[in-house]
Amino acid sequence: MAEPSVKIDLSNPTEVARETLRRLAMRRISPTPDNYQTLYDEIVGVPSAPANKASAETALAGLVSDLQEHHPALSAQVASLNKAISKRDWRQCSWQLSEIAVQLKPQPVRPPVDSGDREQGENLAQLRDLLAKTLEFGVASQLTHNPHLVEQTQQLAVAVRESGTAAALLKAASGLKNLWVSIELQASDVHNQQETLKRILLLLVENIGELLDDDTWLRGQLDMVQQVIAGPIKIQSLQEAEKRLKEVIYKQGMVKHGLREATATLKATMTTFVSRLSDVLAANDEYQGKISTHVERIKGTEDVRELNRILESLIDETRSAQADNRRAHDQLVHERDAALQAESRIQELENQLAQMSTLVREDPLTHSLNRRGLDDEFAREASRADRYKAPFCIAVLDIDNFKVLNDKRGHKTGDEALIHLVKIAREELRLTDHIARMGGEEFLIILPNTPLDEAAQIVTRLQRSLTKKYFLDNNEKVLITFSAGIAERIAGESQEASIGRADGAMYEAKHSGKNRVCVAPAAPAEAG
Ligand SMILES: Nc1nc2c(ncn2[C@@H]2O[C@H](COP(=O)(O)OP(=O)(O)OP(=O)(O)O)[C@@H](O)[C@H]2O)c(=O)[nH]1
Repeated sequence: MAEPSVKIDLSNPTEVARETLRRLAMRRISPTPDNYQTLYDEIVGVPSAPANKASAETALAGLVSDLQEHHPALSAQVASLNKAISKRDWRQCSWQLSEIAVQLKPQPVRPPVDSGDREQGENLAQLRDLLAKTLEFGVASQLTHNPHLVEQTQQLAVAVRESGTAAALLKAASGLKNLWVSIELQASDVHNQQETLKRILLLLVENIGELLDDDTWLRGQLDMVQQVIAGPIKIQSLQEAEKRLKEVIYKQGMVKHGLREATATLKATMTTFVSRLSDVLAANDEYQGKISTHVERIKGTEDVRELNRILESLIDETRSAQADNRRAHDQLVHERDAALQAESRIQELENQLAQMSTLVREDPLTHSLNRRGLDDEFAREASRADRYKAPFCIAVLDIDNFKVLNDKRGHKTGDEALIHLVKIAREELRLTDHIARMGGEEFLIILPNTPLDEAAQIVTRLQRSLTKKYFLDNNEKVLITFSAGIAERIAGESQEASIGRADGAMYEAKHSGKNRVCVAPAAPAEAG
């Protein structure tokens, strides 16, 4: 019997299935899966079922041999699969395949199990813990000024600690990278802020310095702050500056207190002095008044007895005025002495204040000026010399063979030799000259109001003096010599240029045999 042809939509599996069942019934074929498959294939027009089945079985057999070769661990499951294929038990076959698929799926990273791997796993866990702690206690504590970064760091620490799988660890690593970028950005921000603050502070200090014309004691402190903030800021130099400033400020505080007291005493004394003076004058006025009255009385009487009485009263009043005057005079002398005493105390305290300012301008070893002190004095003397058109010289001194002395007798003796040189120089030079240590065994002398030839004589005299006033090292006489270069500052010439010329002359003295004084030729003044 011919089958009635039915039009079906081959793309619709339900219609194909219904048609398959209809044909099974029409042809009276037993509805086994194989028969169903054969008819189904026939309707949709795919190659004949046996060939198709054979190629699927071949493919499955290929899969089995692949699994046997590459996955010996799955041998039991593969054997079951093979058995199901040969029995054509497709249900069992499908179940075994899904089992094998699960086994083949990539497994999450778990702590390794054998002893070497276990040790490695423990190390990894320790490292993770260490990293998390570094983030929590090391990094976060450095970022307290930025709460957002602190939170980011703490979250990252938690993520690191909990990163049990490779994927979680990778995620934490990328978080770490982001954190570093944020920290770096913020560090450059902080650096910019610091630089700006430093510039503002420098301006402030400079400005205050300008306002303080004569307060040398405060200027000394400002100079120190300026020097510290001008260079790269190091914690040691900050601490050193802080320590020295505190010391100076403390001492100045004490002296200033004394100064205030002495000034108050002087004021009180002056007030008493003035009031005593006016008392004396008033008493004198009174006396004058009385005299005038007596004079009038003398003029108006011819009576000798009356005249006698007037004279006696005049003598009495003169005596009492004299006594008053003497008392007043004594009191005035007393007040004047007290005022003088207070004034000299003030002078003394002011000197102490000025000395303290030199503490921050002094070389601590030799107590000569340091670089800062030199700069101050040079500027002062240069402007004075320019104002008064006065000659002004500088001498650069460098001790000869100082290294030999150091090497032979030790650094401490070397230090004492430096102190000795400054001591002798102070004895030889005028009070108005200044000696500064430029560093190491090099010194500079400022000779105000001195022409070049006279400066050369003074320095030569100092050389001679050193040959007489020996330096004693353990009672052994040691001769210290130096080479010197002298330059006369040209009006308007900068400190650097003048010192440069003196330095050049000093090198000439060294190269021409040491222990001598050379004079720098004058150079044209610098523009500006
Ligand atoms: N004791 C002591 N030595 C210092 C100080 N500062 C620098 N020196 C030493 O001074 C020596 C200077 O040596 P050089 O520059 O070769 O000079 P020099 O030995 O005097 O040689 P000439 O200048 O050619 O005579 C070095 O050994 C420094 O270590 C200091 O404050 N105290």
